[in-house]
Amino acid sequence: MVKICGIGAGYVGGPTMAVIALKCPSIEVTVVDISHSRISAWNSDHLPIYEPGLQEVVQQCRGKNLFFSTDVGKHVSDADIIFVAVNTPTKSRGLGAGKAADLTYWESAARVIAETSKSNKIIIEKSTVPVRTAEAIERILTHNSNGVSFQILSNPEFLSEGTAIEDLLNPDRVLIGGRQTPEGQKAVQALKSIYAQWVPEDKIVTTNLWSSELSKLADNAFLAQRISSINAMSALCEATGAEVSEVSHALSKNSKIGSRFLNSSVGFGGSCFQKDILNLVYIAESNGLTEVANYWKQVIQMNDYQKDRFVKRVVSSMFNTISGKKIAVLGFAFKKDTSDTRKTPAIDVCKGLMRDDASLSIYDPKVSEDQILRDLAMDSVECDHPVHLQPVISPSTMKQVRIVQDAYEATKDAHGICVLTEWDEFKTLDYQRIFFSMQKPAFVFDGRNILNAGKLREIGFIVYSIGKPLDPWLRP
Ligand SMILES: NC(=O)c1ccc[n+]([C@@H]2O[C@H](COP(=O)([O-])OP(=O)(O)OC[C@H]3O[C@@H](n4cnc5c(N)ncnc54)[C@H](O)[C@@H]3O)[C@@H](O)[C@H]2O)c1
Ligand SMILES: O=c1ccn([C@@H]2O[C@H](COP(=O)(O)OP(=O)(O)O[C@H]3O[C@H](CO)[C@@H](O)[C@H](O)[C@H]3O)[C@@H](O)[C@H]2O)c(=O)[nH]1
Repeated sequence: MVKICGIGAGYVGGPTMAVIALKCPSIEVTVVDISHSRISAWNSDHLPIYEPGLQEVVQQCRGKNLFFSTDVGKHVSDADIIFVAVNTPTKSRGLGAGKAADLTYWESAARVIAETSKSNKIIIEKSTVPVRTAEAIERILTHNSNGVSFQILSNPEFLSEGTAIEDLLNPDRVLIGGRQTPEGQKAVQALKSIYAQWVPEDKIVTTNLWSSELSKLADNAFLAQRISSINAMSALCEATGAEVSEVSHALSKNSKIGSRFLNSSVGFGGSCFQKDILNLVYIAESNGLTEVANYWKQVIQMNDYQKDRFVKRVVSSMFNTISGKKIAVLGFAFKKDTSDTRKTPAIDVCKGLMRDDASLSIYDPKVSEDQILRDLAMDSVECDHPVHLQPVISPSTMKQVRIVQDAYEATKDAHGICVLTEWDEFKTLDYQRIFFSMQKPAFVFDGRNILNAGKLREIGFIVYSIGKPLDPWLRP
């Protein structure tokens, strides 16, 4: 029986390995992690991440051909194929701090592989890594190999959170990069034959190692660039009376542009976009390509501008002071259908409101109180590291923040509402009831353009929707 070991039981490693186990019953898949709490959650009824459809897949395979363990060395040693899906956060210190990828976790995984391996193995980069990481990993492995041979492949992951299982079951494409040697190509074929169990062959794209590594960074940079482009338009819309959703719609009808990733928002979040663009910027700078680096930096600067603009709009609308005012924050996750809060725009918006001394009442249907408080207390780099290595935060340090259990409690007596995640349930709340329970004038700041602004205005709210014509009240 072929044995696969997945190192890293996170948002990528967990779902990816579970789907391989589901689709390849003759392969034994074990997912290992250094975090004991994560592994015990994977072995329980309360999985460590929320992802539609994941629970069902795990329940179907766990204990049959899918296992979760903290015994990294044993399962690495037993495996024929090893997927590495560990964190690759932005470096917080030293050379390249704030931009370059921190490969500490990758390197420690590589060292365990080198130390424990007694048979030849295929090592697969699932994490998103800088171009030519495979070369560095190869060096660590071959210098410590005890005669064992390793083939390194790049197989970046393109799933989106919230639709991870659907994306894994029906991917647009699977990308595999390998060495152009007979051994490299043999390894590419071995991995291809696993995906071919459920992915049509014409969707499996093979390239050289460096193209595959760079394509993943390019993919995220292009997607984020579309969001920053439409967000730039949203500011122009507010200034001119155009409507950003109408502009998006018009653009989407151009088949050369297409319809996806054109929703204007309070800003993009998630663990990947910012980190991967910074990584790209660093690689460009390291290669002396200043203009290329500056071009991609702009995508992040526009995203920061969008969040900042939103906070300024809230403060300026409410008579230039939100000091002591209760503001309801609806949604904290970086997008709907996930409990993930990494780099969520809600963190920057909430911190911005707190700097102006607002009192926040936050509700999110899937994010825990502990997570929100930690996010608001941590600096932005710490939250990209494994959970058990993050600082412990005492809830009492966050006097300005209350986490509540529903939207009605959050909005009671509030002066304003900020919608920061597009959860479906926010569309169908009883806004008449909410209006009655709020201070007047009652404001709504829709950072996701999900609410019917016309209906809210009829009720009596003063409404700001990103990229839409401004209420007379909000005009300078
Ligand atoms: N989250 C996404 O949607 C997504 C999508 C595509 C690619 N990626 C990339 O995949 C990688 C993993 O991302 P993630 O979101 O799954 O991160 P994550 O933090 O959810 O999971 C990573 C896991 O690796 C574990 N780990 C770290 N070092 C280890 C080691 N040496 N041995 C064993 N376990 C170790 C951590 O404890 C953690 O549980 C990153 O490079 C990311 O950029 C993420
Ligand atoms: O039109 C849009 C689309 C998305 N977003 C925001 O952009 C962020 C990222 O969304 P999305 O891309 O759907 O989620 P991720 O799970 O971060 O997925 C991205 O990052 C992954 C990690 O690398 C890649 O695998 C995926 O292909 C890539 O889409 C979220 O805050 C969204 O709210 C917008 O503001 N407007």
